[in-house]
Amino acid sequence: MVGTGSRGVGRNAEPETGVEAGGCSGAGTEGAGTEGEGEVDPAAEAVAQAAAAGRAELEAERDYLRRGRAALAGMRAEAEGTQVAGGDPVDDKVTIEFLRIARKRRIAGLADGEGTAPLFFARLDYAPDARGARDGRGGSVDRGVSGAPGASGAPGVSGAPGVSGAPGVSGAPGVSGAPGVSGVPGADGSFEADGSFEADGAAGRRFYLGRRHVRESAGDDPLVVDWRTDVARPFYRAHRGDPMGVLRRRRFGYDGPELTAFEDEPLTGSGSAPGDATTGASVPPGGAPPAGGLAAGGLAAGGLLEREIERPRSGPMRDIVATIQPEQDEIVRADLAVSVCVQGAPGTGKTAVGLHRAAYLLFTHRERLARAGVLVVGPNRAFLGYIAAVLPTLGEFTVRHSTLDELVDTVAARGVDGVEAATLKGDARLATVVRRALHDGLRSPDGPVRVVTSVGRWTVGEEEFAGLFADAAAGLRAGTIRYAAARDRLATRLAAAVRRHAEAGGHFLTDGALRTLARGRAVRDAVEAVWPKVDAPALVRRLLTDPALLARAADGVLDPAEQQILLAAAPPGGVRTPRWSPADAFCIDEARDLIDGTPGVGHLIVDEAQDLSPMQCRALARRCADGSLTVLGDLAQGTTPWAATSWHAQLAHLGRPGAHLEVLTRGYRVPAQIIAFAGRLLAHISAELTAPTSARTAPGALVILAADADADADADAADAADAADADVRVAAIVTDQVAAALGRAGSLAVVAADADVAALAAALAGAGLGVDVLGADDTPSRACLVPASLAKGLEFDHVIVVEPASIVAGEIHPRLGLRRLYVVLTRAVSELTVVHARPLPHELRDPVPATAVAPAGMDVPVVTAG
Ligand SMILES: Nc1ncnc2c1ncn2[C@@H]1O[C@H](COP(=O)(O)OP(=O)(O)OP(=O)(O)O)[C@@H](O)[C@H]1O
Repeated sequence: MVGTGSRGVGRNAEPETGVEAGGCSGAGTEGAGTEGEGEVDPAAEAVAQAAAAGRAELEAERDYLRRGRAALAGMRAEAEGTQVAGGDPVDDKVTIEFLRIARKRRIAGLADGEGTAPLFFARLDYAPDARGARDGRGGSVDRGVSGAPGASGAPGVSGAPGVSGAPGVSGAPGVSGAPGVSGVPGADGSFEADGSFEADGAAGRRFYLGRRHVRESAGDDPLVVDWRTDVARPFYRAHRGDPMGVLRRRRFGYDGPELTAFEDEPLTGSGSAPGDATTGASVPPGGAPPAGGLAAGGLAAGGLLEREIERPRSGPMRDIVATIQPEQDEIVRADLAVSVCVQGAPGTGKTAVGLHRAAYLLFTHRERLARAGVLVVGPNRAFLGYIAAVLPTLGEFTVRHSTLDELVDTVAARGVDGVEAATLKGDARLATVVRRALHDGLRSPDGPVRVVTSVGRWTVGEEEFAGLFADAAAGLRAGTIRYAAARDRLATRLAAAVRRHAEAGGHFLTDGALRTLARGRAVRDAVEAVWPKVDAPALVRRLLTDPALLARAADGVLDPAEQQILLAAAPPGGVRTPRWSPADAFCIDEARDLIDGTPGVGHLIVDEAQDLSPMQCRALARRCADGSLTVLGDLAQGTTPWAATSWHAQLAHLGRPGAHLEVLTRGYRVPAQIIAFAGRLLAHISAELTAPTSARTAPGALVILAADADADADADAADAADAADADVRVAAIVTDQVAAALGRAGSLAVVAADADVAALAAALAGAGLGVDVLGADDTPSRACLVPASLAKGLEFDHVIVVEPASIVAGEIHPRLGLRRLYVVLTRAVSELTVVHARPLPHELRDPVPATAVAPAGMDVPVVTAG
């Protein structure tokens, strides 16, 4: 359901209790919703009492926070006090270095995120009679665990910072009458040694949830439990239909390091939970309801989700542990063995979900993944810089982040291909061509092999050698052995054949002698003649420059015209220094894998996966051959010429045709007003997709400024002087808008067609405005000028989009241009201003009923400036 114009407060289906610093919500409080009114005591005295009780409870929570912080400081001091005892400085060098890094990370993981990452963000009060929670997910991502706390295979915490033993939450702040205080019958559950939780033991207990476990002394119950433990699961999943054994869910609000509010959501009964100090709707800090509202309802009750999303950004992405939504949690907690593909509209949290999934998997399978590794792959360094802080904030420092090109960066790719050649080189058929080119170098033996040893001369006949060769070649063709390994094995088998002949003559060769023989000149030469050593770049270069080899390798796979395209796109430069293109690098990677194999990771998360070519997909697939994948993307945001049009095909290229597909359409970043506007493009770029909705409305979030009252005139018909004049007017408006936005809190991006960036940068610099031009290797700063080609995956509080028509025209195909525009228009969290002199693309001007998602009556304001 999409709401229209309602306030966020009091719009949730369940009545809540909320308290903020200096006050308490309740009946009669401004902003209270109507739904809870029937249960609210109207008497002023009762309200006053409730307020006092709420304040007292808030104070108790603050005490608990202070205690937690002190405990964390103690854990940090303990970690800092640990030392590494070495023995032999040479023998132990690697171990000592490893332990030092681990110690450093442990200390970093215990940093107090005061002001940015509160010690705890929620509290769960389990019902005294909780008998293990049913998992209310009802979804279809197979986790391999029951979902109930304490289920076999439930996550453990071994290796989690500072967890040494067994928790339980005695010593929770004293809220008289509140459930979960020690002494409540049934509160005898405990964490297992591995950190898993006995479901039934949660009964009657209270848990504070944070980014890591916090305990006072080794062996103590934790004051705060990690959000990834099973006992925390109901925080994200429970609802009235399935409270999962939880009586009440409490969320905390912070203003910097200060705990300023809490909101209670009873999950059982018809009203507030026992022990609630007050009843009524929540009130956000500051007392006033937010400007917008929760448009479609949400787990995070009251305004906390909204406030969290709208909290001004300084640049980097933040974690979302405090507000992960049920549909997101489904994916985050999917079992390690499950490969998941998430098709998600802009701002639905795909990237956030992928990163939290990495943290969750590391927590639940720490030992295994510490060995195998977790890899996050993103489109460029700017994007990786933007997301870099999320996992460390969650206490995870070991996840490698890489761009796709860096992964295959064994040759410097400095060349460029035309679109046609790049598309062809990225085609999956190239894998067949490369493989055939490699096999093309094999030659059946055409004579015997003669070997001289210290105990005599021996001959392996042609037929015997051919048999060994045929065996090796069959293994290669079947894909059971790599080219280089098969070559080594052939040499070993040839040497073994020599030994057999020697033994038949009464001589014996030791294993060492056998190895020497396999490396000896005679065997090496014989093997080289039939199974030549191959270097991957040299093979690909020959393939692209030798028409005869290409014709043999591509016979029946590529037609002659396609072969010509490849020959014309051979890397320029000398034999030793060819100028490889990025697409060449993936062909080389393919060849390298056939020759030597590719080391893989335990779990791979790939973002913006819709943009990958089949050859790029294959490069990723071989990096997690024995692991699992989380594939994130949006077909509507595909901007490469080879962008995927179906996940089915893309997943097959990624080696996971059976991956589970999850579709997210509920957006968090972009307010409904903006997503409705951008959504007009959807029918023209990916009509098969469901139109996105938004969790938030923000009246006034979208403003369109036409630089010319005559903006609808055909700009192409205008003479050059007029066009230049229009550019000047646009730049002037952008400059004004930037100056105004810089005065407001939060991050800012001016996004323009790549070709327009230089001129705009000059205009902004001329006006003395401090805006950085974002480069592909830069991390976005608080205020930057972003080329449209780099906007993907990023977000800013305020976005100024300049000249949509130019952004569309900047791509090689109108559909790709519209997709680029769709990406650009969906980067704003709070405000989007579109500035144009050229006519807006007609796809954007014409509302498309089939995809328009604007709540009824919502108009796009068009303001004429200048
Ligand atoms: N549950 C949530 N709680 C708070 N913020 C959230 C939540 N889910 C998503 N967000 C926020 O919404 C924004 C968009 O998230 P994210 O970048 O992960 O979306 P996306 O689907 O990858 O978007 P795009 O495809 O446009 O790049 C981020 O600021 C993220 O922190």
